[in-house]
Amino acid sequence: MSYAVKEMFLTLQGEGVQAGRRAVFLRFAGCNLWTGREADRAKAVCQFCDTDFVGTDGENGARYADAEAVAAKAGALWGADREHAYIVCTGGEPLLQLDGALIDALHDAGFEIAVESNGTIAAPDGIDWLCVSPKAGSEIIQRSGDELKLVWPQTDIDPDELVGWDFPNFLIQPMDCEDGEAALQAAMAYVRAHPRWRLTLQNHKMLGIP
Ligand SMILES: C[S@@+](CC[C@H](N)C(=O)[O-])C[C@H]1O[C@@H](n2cnc3c(N)ncnc32)[C@H](O)[C@@H]1O
Ligand SMILES: Nc1nc2[nH]cc(C(=O)O)c2c(=O)[nH]1
Ligand code: SF4
Ligand SMILES: [Mg+2]
Repeated sequence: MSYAVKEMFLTLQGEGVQAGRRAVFLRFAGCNLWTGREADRAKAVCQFCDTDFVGTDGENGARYADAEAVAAKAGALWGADREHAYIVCTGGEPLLQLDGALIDALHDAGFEIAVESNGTIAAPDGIDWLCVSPKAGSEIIQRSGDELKLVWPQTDIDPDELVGWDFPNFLIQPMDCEDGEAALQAAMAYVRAHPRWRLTLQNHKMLGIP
């Protein structure tokens, strides 16, 4: 199978329990909760997306012919020494494209595989670190993983219902939006009142790295 990749780059994981880790980011093109076009944002299921995932025009973006081609580019970005090699598959929605063949190819290249998903598609076997980030108004199929990362504030989603799901880590991430300061205050207030949840920040944005 071929893969539509928006961009691929080396950076540090900015969010979640693995924040601070050196990581190759593999951003797939396309999402099932928004077209990615600004004209469609107001009627999308997910309206607060901070990411351009349309097309294959980013750094190292392309339609890669097969899993081996994606893994070769990711390996070149990481470098020859694959100790602690880590790749974050994101998007867009990575589970629209990430399949067993690509998981095997990335493992063969020496990567530990992380995924950032909206949870609407069941995750394939072989993912080493699964982050699910539920969106109000979508049906969450994937209710287990390594971290649940809820962007906050969101209306029409009740965190109390999520804590019954099978995750060892429950994280609240302030929404990057017009009134980001209010979102940060709301996120902090939520965590102070609900110790099951922990605050996670988008460190890469503060650091000015991708
Ligand atoms: C761009 S999404 C791609 C992966 C997948 N589609 C998802 O939503 O989880 C990557 C992460 O960024 C989060 N995110 C998107 N827009 C955000 C925003 N405006 N503020 C904070 N986090 C945001 C998502 O919830 C998700 O955890
Ligand atoms: N540095 C960095 N960390 C991230 N963690 C999750 C991201 C994403 O867009 O999925 C992201 C991203 O875009 N950049
Ligand atoms: S589900 Fe993820 S990629 Fe899709 S629009 Fe929402 S935040 Fe963006
Ligand atoms: Mg991002």
